[in-house]
Amino acid sequence: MSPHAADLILAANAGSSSLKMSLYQRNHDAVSDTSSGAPPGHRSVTLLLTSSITNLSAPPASFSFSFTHSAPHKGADAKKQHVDEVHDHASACERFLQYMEREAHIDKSRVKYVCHRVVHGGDYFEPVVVDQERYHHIEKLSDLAPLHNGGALAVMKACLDALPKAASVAYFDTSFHRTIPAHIASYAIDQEVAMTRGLKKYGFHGLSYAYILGSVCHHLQKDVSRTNLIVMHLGSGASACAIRAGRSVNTSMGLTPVSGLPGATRSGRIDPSLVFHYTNRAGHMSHKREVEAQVHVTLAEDILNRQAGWKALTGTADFAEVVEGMRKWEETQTDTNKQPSQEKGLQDMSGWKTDEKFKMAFELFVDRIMGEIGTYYVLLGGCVDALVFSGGIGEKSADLREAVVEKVRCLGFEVDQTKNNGVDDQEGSVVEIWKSTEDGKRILVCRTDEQMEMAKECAVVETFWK
Ligand SMILES: Nc1ncnc2c1ncn2[C@@H]1O[C@H](COP(=O)(O)OP(=O)(O)O)[C@@H](O)[C@H]1O
Ligand SMILES: CC(=O)OP(=O)(O)O
Ligand SMILES: [Mg+2]
Repeated sequence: MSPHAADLILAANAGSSSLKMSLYQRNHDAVSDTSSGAPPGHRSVTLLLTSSITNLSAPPASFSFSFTHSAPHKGADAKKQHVDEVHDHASACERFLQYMEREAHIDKSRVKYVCHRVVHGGDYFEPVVVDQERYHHIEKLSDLAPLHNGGALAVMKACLDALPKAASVAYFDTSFHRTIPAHIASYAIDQEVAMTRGLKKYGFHGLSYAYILGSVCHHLQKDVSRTNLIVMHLGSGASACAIRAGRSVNTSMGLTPVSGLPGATRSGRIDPSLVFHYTNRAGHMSHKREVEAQVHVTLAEDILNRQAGWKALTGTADFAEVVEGMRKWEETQTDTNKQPSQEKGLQDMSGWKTDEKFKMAFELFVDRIMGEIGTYYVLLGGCVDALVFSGGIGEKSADLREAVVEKVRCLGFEVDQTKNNGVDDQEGSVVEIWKSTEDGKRILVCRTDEQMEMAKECAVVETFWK
């Protein structure tokens, strides 16, 4: 018998290219942060361990773990190591649990709840304790999130095996977007078919947007219900979201996470006819990877989810390498504002210097992000408290942020190069990189934390802890 009560919450975030896991202790006096004046989560849980296993989408991958006993944003005491035995979400989860017991000496029987980020929840809006029926509901939705739900289910299984006494709770990315008005969430198709088959815009990255909203409101010292934001979550999967009065009113992903902005291996929004011209086998089932054993996708979906994005444009799924290649290309140019020309591209892409492809991929991403910001700025009637950058790329790439802000200067935003380049030196979940002297609107970087978003919610459900 453990000397401690079961007081720990493990939170698992199965992204398309990563598995992030964090372990928290529930605070005895856990309270919701809504009116506490503290940053999100700080009143309800204390972080014990965190890990990030990256590059899962780019095999052969080099996996790295970082464990920290303090805030996840400070790399100082993070241990990085390459682990060959990790090859998918399930083995990444097993490695974390091994670390927790053998190296961090934390008794696994102390884990009472495992919170799982589930990207597609369909018509489930509230978090659910996973039983067989709910497990199958999530499984059925896997075809609508082919890079995600399967990974989350694999992690759920691994946790059920290793921690049989802990209950699994599913938190859905789609929940945050339930407030999107019908005329925005609907596609212009037969509505009977749409209703029967659930064909509408669901939107994703909702746990991240919920965390960002809480953090930014705390930073601005402004009530959620009076806050309007344009948020970009730019990672292996990238999306943008318009938030009016604390509620999602539009987002760029759709029925599945393939729509909207392009990503590491995803096409983003395309002309829906394109894929039938790309291959005449578009409707055939894809039987490519083992992970798809329970995920049934067509070749078309496989092409648009796995064979597109930066990976297809440049050969790497790592946006840091895209930025590096783009910089090298710029160094060889006398006019740095020069864009790779379409004429040249249409003539012969294979003749392009490699670095020119990186520049094109970078500019393509910036162009699509600019489109979302423009749309949302108008949707919000120009009443925007802040433009927020987040996700692996949004948090780490000063070049990307600068390029995007330059494109939306006409909306009154500006780049402060010193602040933009100094983000990594600043602590905290929100870093301000510009503030308008005219109307006070800001540009912020928010280090999102989907695990914290789930754990803090879990900690304050009274019935869970009786
Ligand atoms: N310094 C950097 N500059 C640009 N992109 C970066 C940098 N560091 C990480 N990234 C990119 O962030 C992405 C991962 O984002 P993240 O949000 O952590 O992943 P996921 O989408 O799997 O949750 C990867 O494409 C990675 O290349
Ligand atoms: C929804 C989505 O694309 O998530 P991620 O960026 O974590 O892959
Ligand atoms: Mg993610």
